[in-house]
Amino acid sequence: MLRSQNLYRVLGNAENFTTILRGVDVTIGRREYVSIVGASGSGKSTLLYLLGGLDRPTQNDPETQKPFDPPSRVFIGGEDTTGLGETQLASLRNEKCGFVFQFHYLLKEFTAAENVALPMLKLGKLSRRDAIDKAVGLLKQFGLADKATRRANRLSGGEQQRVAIARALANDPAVLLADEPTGNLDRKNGDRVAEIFDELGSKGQAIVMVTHDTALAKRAGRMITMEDGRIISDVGREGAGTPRNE
Ligand SMILES: Nc1ncnc2c1ncn2[C@@H]1O[C@H](COP(=O)(O)OP(=O)(O)OP(=O)(O)O)[C@@H](O)[C@H]1O
Repeated sequence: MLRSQNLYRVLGNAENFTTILRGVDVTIGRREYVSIVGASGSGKSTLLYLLGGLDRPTQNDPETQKPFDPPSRVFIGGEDTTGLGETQLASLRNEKCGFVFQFHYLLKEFTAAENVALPMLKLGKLSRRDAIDKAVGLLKQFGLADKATRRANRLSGGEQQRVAIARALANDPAVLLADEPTGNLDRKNGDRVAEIFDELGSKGQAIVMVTHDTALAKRAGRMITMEDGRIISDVGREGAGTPRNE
């Protein structure tokens, strides 16, 4: 579903640069629940954003000014994102990926259902009424049926994060990408979010989740550990040793 090839992310210029990712090769299968752990600054979020098309790989080695060999690339749903323009990349991303961040970024003046319906309306495949109906269904799934018409700024932090998860799932993404989804929640609300991820994972929703929480990370079927811009361990990979399903 997602794949990186010799993935590099370098910040700065030829004289003064910082290498954040150093040739990461990773494939995420279409039904895998994967967690990414590692020390702060090891490159976890950068990898997540690149895999989800929110950022772009660095093409040239800053030392030689020549392309990395093999080329530094990301494939989303089998499609090479290298040559895509911003609009094309955004539409591929909107179609295939749903994002959950540590902070929910809901529109606070909108209701829970409106927040969840927005990505559907943006994609333009559903009428407003159908989008709201689908949004209410998603909210129900996460125990928020009675909160659908409440404004986002009148929900608790845990409820807001569950609305954000519903929003991320609004367009039935092939993969859900989450960056510290429980990072801003207390234990009880964090557990609730973890249970939602477990349930989604067990239904075959592909998930890639960055977390500092080892207990949460261990709930995923596969755990990737990063250090200094590289993957240093990858445990529980689907079909290890056999050709993988992208
Ligand atoms: N836009 C940026 N400008 C400068 N440095 C950056 C930028 N983005 C990331 N970095 C640096 O790159 C390194 C990797 O960042 P990244 O956020 O991917 O790490 P992380 O493993 O997710 O860390 P954390 O667990 O603290 O969120 C860090 O040292 C960070 O300071």
